[in-house]
Amino acid sequence: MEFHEFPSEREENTPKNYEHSPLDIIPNSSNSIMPIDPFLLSFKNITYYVKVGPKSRLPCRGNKIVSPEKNNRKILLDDISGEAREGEIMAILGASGSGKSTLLDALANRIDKNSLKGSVTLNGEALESGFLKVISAYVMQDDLLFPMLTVEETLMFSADFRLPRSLSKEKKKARVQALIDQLGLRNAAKTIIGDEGHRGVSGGERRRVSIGIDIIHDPILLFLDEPTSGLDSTSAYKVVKVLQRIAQSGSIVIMSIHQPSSRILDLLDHLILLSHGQIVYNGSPTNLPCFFDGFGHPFPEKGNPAEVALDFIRELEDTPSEVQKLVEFNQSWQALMNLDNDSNYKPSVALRDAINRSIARGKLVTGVIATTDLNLTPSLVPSFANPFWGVS
Ligand SMILES: Nc1ncnc2c1ncn2[C@@H]1O[C@H](COP(=O)(O)OP(=O)(O)OP(=O)(O)O)[C@@H](O)[C@H]1O
Repeated sequence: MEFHEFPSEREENTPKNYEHSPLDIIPNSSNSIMPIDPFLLSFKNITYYVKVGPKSRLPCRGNKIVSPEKNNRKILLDDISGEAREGEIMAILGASGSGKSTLLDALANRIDKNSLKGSVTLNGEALESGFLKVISAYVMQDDLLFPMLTVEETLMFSADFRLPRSLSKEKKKARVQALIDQLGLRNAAKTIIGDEGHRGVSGGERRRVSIGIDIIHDPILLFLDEPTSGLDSTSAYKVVKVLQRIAQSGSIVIMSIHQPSSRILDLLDHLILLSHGQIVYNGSPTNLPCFFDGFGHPFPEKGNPAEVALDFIRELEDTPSEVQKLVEFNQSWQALMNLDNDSNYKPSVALRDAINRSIARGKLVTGVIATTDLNLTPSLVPSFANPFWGVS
């Protein structure tokens, strides 16, 4: 297997059409000018397994015989590492059962810490769970919506219910109007959601309303489980286009997706392809053909590279040892790609300050005036009327 010349990760990771440039400079409290670090979510060696009964035992994984000690457990995520950046959409792809939702849950801190190994950090700092919930949102495949409310009323209800009590009605209204534009729902703002008996918004619009409800606070980290499932290709494209806009407003967007169309693939910045809980590709969509060419499986000139890759992985899955070769090839490829990367990433400011700066740029509707003196952990959390994570 040969390696080819790949564009450098740093080059390919430069966000396009960035609304808030990572090199933006804003004054700090002492009026000096400091550069802003873009947010970087890093995950290292994420491993997750569940105990299974004797009938579900896996006799072997790849070309390795499972040790007796491993015999009564099923590994759902196996040593997963990677990075997701502000301004970008990272998509997790793979066949059904490959571990997409499990990885999303692991990154969003929705899996019991005791059964999960590895680390997840934002700008190099571990995330305390209450804090993560304030700065993030998790969008499920479908939310329950009130059929007789209009799009605008639905989002206003979410603003009243979820934004801080200290935020004035005018500011909540302004947030809803900005969100309607961001979601591309201006023409549907006065239309009811609807149900079987009442004609309402389209499926794609409904999905964007669902996303809007969860991002009313303008989160820095956004996780979405299959946001395009069940939508026609145009509606799915519009949803991902909205996600691109959200990313470019200063968020990290991470989503699972089954089979992105070519148009959607063009909107994605970073792909993680999974097979049986292992990473078989981690990089940009544009490098897919080059990567598989290096592995000895040249892509046809035409066709959707994501589809070609997923079909090929599905074929390999008939012979687990072949999947293992691809996993190892990806590891070597990663090592090669990361040669010129700064593996010891050290942000210039603490995470708390980076978040305060993000608030100053208009992110995170907190109900408090953004200053560099914000004490986020104790004061921000209880300021939300009804925290997104519910009562624990
Ligand atoms: N508690 C559990 N015990 C045993 N196996 C589990 C458990 N939870 C998940 N799994 C298995 O883990 C694997 C990964 O599941 P996951 O839902 O992450 O896959 P997915 O790629 O998101 O699939 P889909 O595209 O169908 O939603 C599946 O084989 C699933 O059956």
